[in-house]
Amino acid sequence: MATIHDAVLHPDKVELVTAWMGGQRWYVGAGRRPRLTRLDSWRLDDPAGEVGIETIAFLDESGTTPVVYQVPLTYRGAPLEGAEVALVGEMEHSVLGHRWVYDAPHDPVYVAQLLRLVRGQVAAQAGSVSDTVDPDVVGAPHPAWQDDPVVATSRVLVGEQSNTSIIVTPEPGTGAPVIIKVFRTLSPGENPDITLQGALAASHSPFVPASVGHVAGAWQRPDGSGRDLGQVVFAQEYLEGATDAWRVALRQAAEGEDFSPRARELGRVLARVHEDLARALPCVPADRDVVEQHVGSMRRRSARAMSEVPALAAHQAAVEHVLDRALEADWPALQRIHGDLHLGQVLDVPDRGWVLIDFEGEPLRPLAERNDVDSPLRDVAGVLRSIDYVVGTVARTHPGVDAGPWGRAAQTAFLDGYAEVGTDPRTHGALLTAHVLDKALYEVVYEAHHRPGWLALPTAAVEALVREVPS
Ligand SMILES: Nc1ncnc2c1ncn2[C@@H]1O[C@H](COP(=O)(O)OP(=O)(O)O)[C@@H](O)[C@H]1O
Ligand SMILES: O=P(O)(O)O[C@H]1O[C@H](CO)[C@@H](O[C@H]2O[C@H](CO)[C@@H](O)[C@H](O)[C@H]2O)[C@H](O)[C@H]1O
Repeated sequence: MATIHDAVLHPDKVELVTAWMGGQRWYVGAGRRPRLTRLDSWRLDDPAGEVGIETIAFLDESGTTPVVYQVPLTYRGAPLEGAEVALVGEMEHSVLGHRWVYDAPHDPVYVAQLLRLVRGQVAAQAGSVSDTVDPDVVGAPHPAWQDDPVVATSRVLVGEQSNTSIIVTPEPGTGAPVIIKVFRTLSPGENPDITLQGALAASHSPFVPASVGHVAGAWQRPDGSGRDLGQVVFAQEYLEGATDAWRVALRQAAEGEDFSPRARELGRVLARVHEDLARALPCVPADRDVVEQHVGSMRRRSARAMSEVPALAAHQAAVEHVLDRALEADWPALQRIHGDLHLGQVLDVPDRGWVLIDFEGEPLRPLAERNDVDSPLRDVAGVLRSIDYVVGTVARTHPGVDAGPWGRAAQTAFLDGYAEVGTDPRTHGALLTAHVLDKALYEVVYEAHHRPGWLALPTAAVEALVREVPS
């Protein structure tokens, strides 16, 4: 049972986390000093009674939009060997003495208890009251996952991640490896990654990792009007030995190896995933109101791209023309989709083929939009754009290699594969073009914010697309 001491801490937790958080990969305001308020917290018990485990929700008001972060910490009475990189800081606790505070995903005691929480084997405790269950923080095991893994070893995934993922190797006989994603920024409501992958896993789709379970969490609203409810942790099957399609395609493009068979296979996989999602989750017929709403949102995105990258304004009329054509086109029914599909979200798994991950939707879109139905052509456009990114990247890394023909063959094969299973996206030509353009405009904004060095790539695509559109 979690015993909470009435203690004085020096430095306190806000001071400690403020000094550390700005340097984390997942911190949205890179380069800024966070301005934090503690909103809420919950705890897990260490069965050995030695390590304090607390997950704190902090509000950061240092930027124009306030952001809520999830920060799981462990408190220890001695340093954790080998976890030096994960040390958040040290503090004096007026009752317990000197404490070493760690970024909890690196602490095996947190990982073991978190996985038990996901599987519904332990309860979460209130953050500020001793021996009291927090009724709003609940583990939700996925019904299709049979095992209760016991952690043998765990490690934190390193890389360009917006969340923190922990890879768990279970004790022999307790199931397959698992990857636990701890969401770093919290939003109230459903997380599309959990809903969509969970729905596909429930129908035993081989094209997504199986779901192990998730944690539903809660945190006080900044205005004090009660708690927001959301999903804070997602655990799924870890696919060992996987590489991603982006790396596969880059290598093949640079070496002039034909990617068409793999692109065709990806087209088939995407069409199957769309079919399964349409069966499992709601669909909406694309009537006039729905179409106007979607084209309206494309217009807003294009206005944003033009205001952020003024050089694009020269193409405003041509972009408008593409969107006008989309308004008059015949739209397929809307349904749940991946939402941010690119080759980096496609894993190449030994003996299994392509598997899609990260159904969270585009990070720049509000959660409500990402939880809504959309056109399956958005995912098709995502892959077409990603193949174009491969071509553009090879042009930079391998001067003299023209991967253009490689890219066009891969795009055609991908569409052919999709058409083998679903409706040929080319029968919705004007609409497909509008979605490809919409994606390229999104990329312009994304790159301007995150990777200015890549900006020329989607900008050139916007220019090429509007040039090709019939008047
Ligand atoms: N189920 C999985 N099996 C194997 N590797 C995975 C799995 N899920 C994610 N990964 C790896 O973790 C990386 C980040 O995952 P992702 O879901 O995109 O996280 P984020 O939302 O933080 O960007 C992926 O690019 C992939 O390399
Ligand atoms: O993977 P995320 O969900 O964080 O997606 C964001 O970042 C992607 C870059 O990592 C970005 O994708 C863009 O770059 C890719 C190459 O790195 C390329 O394959 C994609 O086609 C291109 O859109 C994605 O748009 C963004 O949401």
